[in-house]
Amino acid sequence: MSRTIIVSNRLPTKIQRTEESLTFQPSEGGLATGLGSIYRQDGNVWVGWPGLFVEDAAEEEYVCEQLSHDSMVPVFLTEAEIRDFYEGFSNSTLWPTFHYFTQYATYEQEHWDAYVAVNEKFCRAVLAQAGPEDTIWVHDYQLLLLPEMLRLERPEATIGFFLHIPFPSYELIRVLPWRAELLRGMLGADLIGFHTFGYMRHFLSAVQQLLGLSSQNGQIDVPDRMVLVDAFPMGIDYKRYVRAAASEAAKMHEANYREALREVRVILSIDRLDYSKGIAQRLRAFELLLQRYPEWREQVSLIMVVVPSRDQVAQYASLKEEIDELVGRINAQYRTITWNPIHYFYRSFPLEELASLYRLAEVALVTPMRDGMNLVAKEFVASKADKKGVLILSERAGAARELSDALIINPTDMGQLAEAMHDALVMPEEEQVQRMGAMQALVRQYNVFAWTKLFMARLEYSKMKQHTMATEKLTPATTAGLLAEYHATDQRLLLLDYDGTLTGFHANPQRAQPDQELLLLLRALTENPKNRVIIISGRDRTTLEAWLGHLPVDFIAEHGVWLRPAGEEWQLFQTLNNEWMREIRPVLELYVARTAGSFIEDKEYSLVWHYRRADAELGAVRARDLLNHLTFMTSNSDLQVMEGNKVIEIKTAGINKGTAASRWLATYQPNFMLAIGDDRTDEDTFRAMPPEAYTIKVGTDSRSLARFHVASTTDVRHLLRQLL
Ligand SMILES: O=P(O)(O)OC[C@H]1O[C@H](O[C@H]2O[C@H](CO)[C@@H](O)[C@H](O)[C@H]2O)[C@H](O)[C@@H](O)[C@@H]1O
Ligand SMILES: O=c1ccn([C@@H]2O[C@H](COP(=O)(O)OP(=O)(O)O)[C@@H](O)[C@H]2O)c(=O)[nH]1
Ligand SMILES: [Mg+2]
Repeated sequence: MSRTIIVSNRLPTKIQRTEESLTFQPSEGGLATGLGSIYRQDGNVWVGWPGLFVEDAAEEEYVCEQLSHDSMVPVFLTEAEIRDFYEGFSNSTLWPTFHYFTQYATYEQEHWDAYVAVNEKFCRAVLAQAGPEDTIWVHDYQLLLLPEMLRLERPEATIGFFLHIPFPSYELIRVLPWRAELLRGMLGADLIGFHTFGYMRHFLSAVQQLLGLSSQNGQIDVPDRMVLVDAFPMGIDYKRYVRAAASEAAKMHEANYREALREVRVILSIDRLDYSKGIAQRLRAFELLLQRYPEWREQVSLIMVVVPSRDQVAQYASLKEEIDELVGRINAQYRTITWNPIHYFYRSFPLEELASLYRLAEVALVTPMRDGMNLVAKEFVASKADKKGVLILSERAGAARELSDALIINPTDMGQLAEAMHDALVMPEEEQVQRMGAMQALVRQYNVFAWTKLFMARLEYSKMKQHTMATEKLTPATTAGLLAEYHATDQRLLLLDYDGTLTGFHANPQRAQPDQELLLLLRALTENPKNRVIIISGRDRTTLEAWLGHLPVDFIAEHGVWLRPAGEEWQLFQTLNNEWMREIRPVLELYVARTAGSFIEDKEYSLVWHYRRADAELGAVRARDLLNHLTFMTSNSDLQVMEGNKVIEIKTAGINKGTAASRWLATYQPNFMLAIGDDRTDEDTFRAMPPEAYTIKVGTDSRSLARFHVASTTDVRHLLRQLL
């Protein structure tokens, strides 16, 4: 049976050493709490670090044994690895960069080396667990290199990757010294998931700009595979939080706290101690609330749970001091004998106590500067059985994309935050219920089980898609079958692309005229009255006509814009305009000026920027820039921007080789169909063909919607000669 191997830096269980024994406790942090509910199903296992430095082989064995009862496999890390890989590269380079705190980021070669080595260690641990049928699901920024490492060992494996933190703008990624390696590492997966569409968009843009790989519908073609990229907002185990909040234990704790707090109203905040969480700013905003609205003094308290985290990293240690000081100062300034403005806890709480705090609080303050998702926000929503309570949520938490009924704030705007707290405290119950109800419906439906199911379904789809893109080599046996059908039929349609299919490429496209051999071949094919030969090309009609117009072939020119059945006049596929060229042409001219050797090809209804003759590297860089530029310019228009072989083409959307080919299929109703082509635009033709058609992709990259592939134009000509 196939299982899922979950891999993350931290296991959902954290082992701690006390004087006499080892204690096993649940880990904090969204990844562990979120996935903790699902991994035990179906013989799955979770591979990760147990948070403990083992002392000897006997202890190691004991830990393995204990964890195995709960389907976990530990990866033991040394103190040096934790320093350089975990506190170093993961949490002093990647974490600050991905959370837009580049000023905190360090770039140390030793940290990078450790990061590579630990990813390799994880790779070995996973390979020891995973059978060929198993699905491997890698999690988070500590393991960005792992998908590619696994892919090299197991080219056929099913590998998913999910990033739990934000993926920042290209402008931040480009600052990282090892950026290309990191992106390539991720691209080893078959599916790459993010919490939000925004993160996904940033990733696609970084891959485009740093690796030169473009995407279509979230699909990236890497040299031997297709990788799917998508957004999957993570959910929580909804029922678990409903149950915890309804438990007797939670009610009892709540009653105790309430007694101690008397009538005071409660605002709650819960996070790991992290500069990305905006904890200091939140304290200052609470202070501002007390200044602006003195009537809340002695009426409202902030209960603030801060869970110790990564305290060996300098920035975390200094933040701890800042928070201690701020709390001390605000409490000293405002407290009375009977009232404490801030109840500050620096430790973690078990689930039932968290649940009682969620019950107790009227307002939850979730105000990170940046947060991949933030599950605390969702847990608060799930815990409010009576739907009373208000969530204040930062616009920069992934959760804000979904929880739009929260009071959404900008966490750096202290005034807005103080006002939001005030608004929350005076919000009519009816409005609270209405907002909370809407959010609950969403959190209930898109829970962590739905999230896993969706991710797995997309991963399966990605694999399926890769298989449909796998073509068979055209062997002598299949050729024999093709020839037999050819001879048995009398209404044959041969759709032949020109460049890259019938003729090779030239630095100057006007030099790719047909040679004598090709002209004779096409002539011979058209002499058979059972054949209809269509040249289906992206070229302009004038060139095609000049080169091949004397033959009785049909033409589809400019990727379907112009059509000419043999012996007839040219006709437009549909009425078109080319007004848009006035705006787009200057953009192309700018790129010609900046890229020596590139030039513009003018067609009647499309414009093409060619860079085959430019310096290869410069050409690739400019092409990426131009593509971005044009994509931006053509949004909200009916233009499409297409990438071909060293060309970028702009034309009206909805017309392509496929729509034109369909017209021929409908008109001639052939009983034998052959379509041959070499680039992306020919995929439209292949897609339009019925399954029985012979579709052949030309070139070294064999991935295509076509059924078969051949290596070169020589093979194409050889095949066509066999038809004679
Ligand atoms: O393992 P630690 O270094 O102790 O850190 C705890 C975890 O923090 C991060 O959690 C993230 O995942 C959540 C769920 O997807 C998301 O809601 C939150 O916004 C993220 O910050 C981190 O990504 C994990 O790898 C850590 O284990
Ligand atoms: O004392 C605590 C405080 C928090 N949490 C959990 O830690 C997770 C924090 O996840 P979140 O996504 O909010 O942020 P992260 O820490 O992952 O960045 C939530 O599930 C909390 O319930 C916990 O187990 N014990
Ligand atoms: Mg071609």
